[in-house]
Amino acid sequence: MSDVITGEAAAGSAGASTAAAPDGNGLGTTAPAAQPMSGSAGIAGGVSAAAGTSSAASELGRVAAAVAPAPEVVLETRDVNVFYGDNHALHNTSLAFHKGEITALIGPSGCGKSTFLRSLNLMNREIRGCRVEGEILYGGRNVNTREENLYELRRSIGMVFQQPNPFHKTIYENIVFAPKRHGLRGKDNLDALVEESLRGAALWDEVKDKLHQSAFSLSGGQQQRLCIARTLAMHPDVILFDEPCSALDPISTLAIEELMHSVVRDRAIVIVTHNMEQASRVSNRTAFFYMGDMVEYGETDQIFQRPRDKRLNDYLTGMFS
Ligand SMILES: Nc1ncnc2c1ncn2[C@@H]1O[C@H](COP(=O)(O)OP(=O)(O)OP(=O)(O)O)[C@@H](O)[C@H]1O
Repeated sequence: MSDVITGEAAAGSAGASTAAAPDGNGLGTTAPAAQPMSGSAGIAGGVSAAAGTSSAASELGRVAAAVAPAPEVVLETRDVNVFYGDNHALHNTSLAFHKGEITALIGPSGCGKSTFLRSLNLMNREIRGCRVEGEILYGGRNVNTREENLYELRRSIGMVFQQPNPFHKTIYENIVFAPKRHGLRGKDNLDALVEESLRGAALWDEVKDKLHQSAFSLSGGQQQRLCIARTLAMHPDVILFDEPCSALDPISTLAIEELMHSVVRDRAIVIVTHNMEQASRVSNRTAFFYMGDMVEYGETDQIFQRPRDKRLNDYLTGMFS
């Protein structure tokens, strides 16, 4: 479910989306399931566990790991509920997203993954009859208020959609469109941003000689990387990916996954995917949704290798899809 946002709905989304389109680990290894705000509890546990080890070196190593600073929380939700009219689609969801980490949202169709993802940059606001309750903390500040400047927010929390959606413009213009609207001027600055963004999206070498051709002259996978470059041009702190590879072939899919790893260092990434192999390949942490509930959350290895909840286990073993 990802095609509900069109036109101005995505305005300003870090330039990622239709952006007012002119046309057209380190922690929580012992954290229990459903305890999304992992952090100091895991650290305390690690230190006390280290006290009983015999080898001084390994003890030191454990203590060092245990006291390593927790990754910075960039974005966090507290008790988020989403309603479409009378349909209470998402229940009391609290999750934290960390700098330098990719979090995968998985679960059967209709369980609320995209609904939750869209709430993170208030994209659900664009859906008539949709109501989002609870706190969405960006940089520690609740942005789920009527006063929030959506245009600015979506510059910091960008979104990449299932279908590549470049503007009907040149490759170059796709990158600079939103930054220009945000005031960036000067050919040198714009040229530098185009190169930096396309390099960031691993597309520069393929398009550097045809920057002024239509974005639609690119393949589907290239278009998706262009959309990612467009997002990167706004230097977002968070990028939301809604099934970004479902329309792509396996090679383009791998290219996008590599790209995510290369750009996550300075930001948090959240990805909705139906592809369990992709989720286990690409993410540090995974949250499993079922019928509007966030049922289990943990490090991706634990979720896939040692699921605790029976519904998650059944889902992973193909009992339902
Ligand atoms: N635009 C909308 N208007 C009304 N109801 C919606 C809308 N989008 C989603 N819903 C409802 O919210 C619930 C969760 O849907 P959502 O698309 O978030 O699930 P999902 O897990 O992302 O599904 P899928 O994997 O099929 O994309 C469903 O009951 C769905 O019908």
